[in-house]
Amino acid sequence: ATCTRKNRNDALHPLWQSPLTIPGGTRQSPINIQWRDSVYDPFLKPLKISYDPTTCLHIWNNGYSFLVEFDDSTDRSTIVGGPLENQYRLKQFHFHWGAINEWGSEHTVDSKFYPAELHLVHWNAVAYPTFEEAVMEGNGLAVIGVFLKLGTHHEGLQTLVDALPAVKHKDTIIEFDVFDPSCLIPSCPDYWTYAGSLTTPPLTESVTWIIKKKPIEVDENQLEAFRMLLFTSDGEEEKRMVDNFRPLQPLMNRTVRSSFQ
Ligand SMILES: Cc1cc(C)[n+](CCc2c[nH]cn2)c(C)c1
Ligand SMILES: [Zn+2]
Repeated sequence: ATCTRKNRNDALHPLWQSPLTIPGGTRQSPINIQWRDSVYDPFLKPLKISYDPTTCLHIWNNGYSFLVEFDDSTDRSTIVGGPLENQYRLKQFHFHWGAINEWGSEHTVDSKFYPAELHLVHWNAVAYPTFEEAVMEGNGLAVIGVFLKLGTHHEGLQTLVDALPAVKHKDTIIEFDVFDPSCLIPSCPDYWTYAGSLTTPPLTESVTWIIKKKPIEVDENQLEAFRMLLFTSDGEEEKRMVDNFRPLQPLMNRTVRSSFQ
């Protein structure tokens, strides 16, 4: 039988020494998106994405993923519309992926895993003065999730992949000063949305999730490039950075809405 996530000791997974669900958590992430249970909401607006590629700052390996961080001191890179009441500022994006192509995404669709998932993290700079404060508020963050599937080479992703050897070890950082992450977002406007949480500590229930229905295609070499990163610092015993995703969490009293019929 194919090894699925639930057969692995997720609870013992090195990344998850912290509790897998927070006490009293009623809107934890990730979840399985059951397509037929999602509810079309005609009042959902199209998501408006306006990124300025010159707000890109650096790439760094923080020991659980590699993050591309942006200058969020002004409203130069923002999203608005969709399920959102306010405009949200882009702070960073990162990925989650598996050791093999059978799993790696955080969310699943009809219990299907993708080999990787992109998260573009935005914060509500209209309502809150800092990202750190927004992280603690129910409407503080908006994360766009994009599934990666194995297929053709992705030109836009390659510029990122080419930089990864320079951030192989935990706590390494390189300047990365022009990149437009909208090249990683499918042009199809369809998405699901639900109220959830961060999927790593502090696991705060502050995220409006916007999960794109269509995946982007990347090739095997590009996925392998993610897997050659390390959780460990230079000089430590090497641990490959793989399986950096959280196990699925209970849906509880939530409805997943779709922007499409
Ligand atoms: C303060 C803070 C800490 C962390 C690990 N994150 C990332 C958590 C995360 C990654 N993917 C989904 N949630 C955020 C967004 C904010
Ligand atoms: Zn993430």
